[in-house]
Amino acid sequence: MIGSGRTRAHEPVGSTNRGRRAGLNSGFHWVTSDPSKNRRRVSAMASHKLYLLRHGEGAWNKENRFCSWVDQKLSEAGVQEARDCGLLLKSQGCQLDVVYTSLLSRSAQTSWLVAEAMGQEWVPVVKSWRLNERHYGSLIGLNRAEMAAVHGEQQVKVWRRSYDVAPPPIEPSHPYYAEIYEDRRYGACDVPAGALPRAESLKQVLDRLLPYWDGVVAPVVKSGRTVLISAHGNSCRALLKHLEGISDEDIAGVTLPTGIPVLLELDADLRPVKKHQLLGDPAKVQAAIKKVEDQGKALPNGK
Ligand SMILES: O=C(OP(=O)(O)O)[C@H](O)COP(=O)(O)O
Repeated sequence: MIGSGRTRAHEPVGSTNRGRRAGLNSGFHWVTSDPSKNRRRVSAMASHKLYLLRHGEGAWNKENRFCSWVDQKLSEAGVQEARDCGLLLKSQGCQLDVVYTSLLSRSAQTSWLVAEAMGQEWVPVVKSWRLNERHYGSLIGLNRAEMAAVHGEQQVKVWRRSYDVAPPPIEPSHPYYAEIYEDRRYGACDVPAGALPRAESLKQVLDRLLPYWDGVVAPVVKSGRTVLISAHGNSCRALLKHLEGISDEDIAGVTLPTGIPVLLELDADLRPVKKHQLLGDPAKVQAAIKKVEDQGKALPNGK
């Protein structure tokens, strides 16, 4: 009973301070002193499964360059990561209904390889620019370690992981400007090409992603269908921040490696019933996280 002083028996399952701050607590259920009741409540609450996936390693992930809106294919290792992800999801009995992906080849290619490895190639794949990677502005194409050597690791960390700082915008003189904005794929978006971003903070990614989540994806998840979002490190981080109510400060510490699926279990109102899980061998997952974090370290050869 709330207020009875038996606080340990009434801790909200899966709640965190972050969730409390964001008002998510109302979506969590209360643990009673009868464990069998708790088990029943947990399974009743976790009615929806959502999988988020950062595509397999791309050619520029391998070269430690900010890739962002430049269209790069998967590396050989990235192809294997995507296949392994599909096999892992299959081994867990995952049955997909819809896959959402960005307009960038590396995330679309990943979605195909995952579906193929699962034997679920028939599953519809729906694309939107709103799931594209964060627009890294003038940093696109540059090597993170070289940038850290020139501007300092702290500045690179601010560019990569702060919530509301955008890098300098891409200018028409940038070597990849024409390649991005003259591409036919961006002529058929739900905003005119001139309104597409020139640089984005993580907050701006969330701002452009939310209408798509609220209007397109969330109703499908709510209807009980299993959704995979095959997207990018920062578009997935932005959505995770929104769904879990992660604070502006704490999101800096959330790293998503390539090819590792993230499982979110949500209640009927799409509130998380427990913290997200990165699936797979924990040691492998930790090593992959460290690799992404180390990309911003200043190494003389930029590797
Ligand atoms: O293209 C990118 O992400 P992606 O590999 O998930 O598509 C970004 O360059 C990721 O860079 P970050 O990890 O420094 O935010």
